[in-house]
Amino acid sequence: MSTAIPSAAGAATAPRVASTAIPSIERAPVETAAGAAASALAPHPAPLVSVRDLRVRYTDDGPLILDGASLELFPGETVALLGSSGSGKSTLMKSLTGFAPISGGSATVAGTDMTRVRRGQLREVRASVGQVFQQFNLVGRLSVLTNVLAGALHGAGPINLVGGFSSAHRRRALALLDRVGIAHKAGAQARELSGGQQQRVAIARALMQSPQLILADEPVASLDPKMSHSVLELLQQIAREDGIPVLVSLHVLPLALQHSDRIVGLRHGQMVISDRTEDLDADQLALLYDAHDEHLEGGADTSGRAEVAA
Ligand SMILES: Nc1ncnc2c1ncn2[C@@H]1O[C@H](COP(=O)(O)OP(=O)(O)OP(=O)(O)O)[C@@H](O)[C@H]1O
Repeated sequence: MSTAIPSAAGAATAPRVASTAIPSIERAPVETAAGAAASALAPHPAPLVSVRDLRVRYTDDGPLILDGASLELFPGETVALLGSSGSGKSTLMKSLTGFAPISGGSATVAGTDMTRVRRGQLREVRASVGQVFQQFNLVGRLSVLTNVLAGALHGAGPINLVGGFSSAHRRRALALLDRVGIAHKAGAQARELSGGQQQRVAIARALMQSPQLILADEPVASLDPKMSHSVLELLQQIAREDGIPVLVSLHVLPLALQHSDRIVGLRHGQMVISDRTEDLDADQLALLYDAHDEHLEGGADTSGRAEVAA
């Protein structure tokens, strides 16, 4: 079993560039002498999210929940966030939207410095981040279409609310439902849908915000394996087609290996893995988990993890 940790904190690897990525004039890394001239001139995407040596504690005298995490998210890539329960995955995501207090280091999201963000800026950041959760967070008694339309309320002022949703909003919401494959359910109550369908509604709602970034916190933890694959495939497709980063926390290693371009791994609040998915092997990923961790055990829920960790 390999004991090498492929890439230490702060050494985030630049991903392959999506065709829709917004180029900047930053200098590309030079990999070979022969390619130096071409690389130096090639456009290189700027990270949408840049986190350096991030430290988070929820209370002044409480423990450090994140202790030196570093991460970059580039346009068009899907990054799987792995780590045991309590390693700080949700906290990292919350720190990107101002829901977890940053006590040290730096975090920039879409150009906003999250360590000194003002209230108005925070609203803008939250409006630009589409969020997807394990429990879908839909309003069950409302129609699927209305749930998607609710995405347009992010960042909307009172004037938008008074007038209700415009026909343009409705057309867009329907187009998004079509994109995620459930336009035929637009009029149904959200609670009538299966888990996989509800998660697609939640993704359409996130897209309604025209997000610059999608954070998906365990989006498939309540879904069966088939639905899990299909939802993660959809998220990866959105990242590529729309040229936005998707950060998705997962507990099942095979899903992460199959549906991400890059994997970052947290262990006890520290970023111990950050590398391209194709460069990682199961032994390296198993280092994220303690020997007694459920990820290394068999059983119905963990068989996939055991398969990878074996
Ligand atoms: N609001 C909070 N106040 C105090 N401690 C918190 C708060 N939220 C999370 N924590 C603590 O921070 C640690 C990391 O929690 P977090 O939810 O980020 O982990 P996680 O890796 O997402 O876990 P899981 O996989 O179980 O969702 C845990 O010890 C948790 O108890």
